[in-house]
Amino acid sequence: MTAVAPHSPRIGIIGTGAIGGFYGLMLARAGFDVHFLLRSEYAAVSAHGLRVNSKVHGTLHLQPVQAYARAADMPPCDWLLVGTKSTGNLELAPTLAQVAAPDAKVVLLQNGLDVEDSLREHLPPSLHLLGGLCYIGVHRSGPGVVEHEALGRVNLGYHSGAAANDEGRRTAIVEAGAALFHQAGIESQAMANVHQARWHKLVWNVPFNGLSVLLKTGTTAMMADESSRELIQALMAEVVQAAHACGHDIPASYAGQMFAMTETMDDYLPSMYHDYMHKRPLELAAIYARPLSAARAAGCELPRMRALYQALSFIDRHNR
Ligand SMILES: NC(=O)C1=CN([C@@H]2O[C@H](COP(=O)(O)OP(=O)(O)OC[C@H]3O[C@@H](n4cnc5c(N)ncnc54)[C@H](OP(=O)(O)O)[C@@H]3O)[C@@H](O)[C@H]2O)C=CC1
Ligand SMILES: CC(C)(CO)C(=O)C(=O)O
Repeated sequence: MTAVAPHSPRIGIIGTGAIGGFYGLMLARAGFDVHFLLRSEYAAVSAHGLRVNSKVHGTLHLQPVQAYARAADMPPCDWLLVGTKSTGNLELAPTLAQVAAPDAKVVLLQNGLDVEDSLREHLPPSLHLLGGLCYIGVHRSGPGVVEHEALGRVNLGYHSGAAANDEGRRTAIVEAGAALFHQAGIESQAMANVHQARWHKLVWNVPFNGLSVLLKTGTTAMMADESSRELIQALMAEVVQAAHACGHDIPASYAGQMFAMTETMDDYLPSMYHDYMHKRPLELAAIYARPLSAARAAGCELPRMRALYQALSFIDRHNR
């Protein structure tokens, strides 16, 4: 592990699950001063550290971990990487405000449309809020243990805050964020429009996250069956149509690229499948309800996606 440079920004991981644990461990190994907020796994991680079993990087272990059970005990952090589920965003603002250093940047490493919006109104206006889109396959296999299946890229875009009207400053902040990830050996690109980027990511998450729960299977079985292939393609086409209706240009070839990419992937169970299996709330508002209502407001109905959402809502309500 590299020594912490004197001018190095301090990083706080808010929610150390699969995403928070993976990126936090990679940043700590690269020499950054990383502080981890945990909930149910605090005792295990304090005692045994964090482990990532990666099909890309091998077995990685971070011990000791600067772990906290309470935000009030954390030092002020310059970057706050949020790895909680979007289902808890409404309650998260006080925690973020408590841990943020002056001029802090908060990055929501979450899936879904406009997950930043419900947080924004409860955060101090000066705080910079960024969206972080993670193209990665990770899940927790035990307390403090993360399985990394594939990929790793994080794309960043400025959402709101003190630099909202200063393009140069916005760009500098997003590029500084991407540079942190680069230093940890992780691909990262700055995105000019975070709303558009979130629509892009939904092209994959809308079909695969929900269908993994409904069909109780991973990508390989879904891609091997004619009827699920057809349904996946139809759902992808609906997301592209909705994005266009909402004013975001997704190239006609994009859905085909996502479909082809999935054919080359090893079998993969999306995070919604793991949530279902562990009886955790599903991220239905961010991945389904919000895009559906944005599309409807733009005059666009998405019948397959609405049916999938209705079925998932039933499953979610009966799963706890
Ligand atoms: N997993 C993946 O491959 C990908 C996930 N994403 C997105 O990333 C986000 C995170 O997903 P993922 O890492 O899989 O989820 P996990 O369930 O693995 O991690 C969430 C973590 O946040 C913790 N947490 C929640 N609320 C609090 C709180 N108030 N204080 C402290 N800790 C808290 C949870 O603790 P506890 O154990 O107590 O519940 C858990 O450790 C989601 O939006 C997901 O859609 C995006 C791309 C890929
Ligand atoms: C599909 C994948 C693995 C890559 O785009 C992903 O990012 C997700 O599960 O949300």
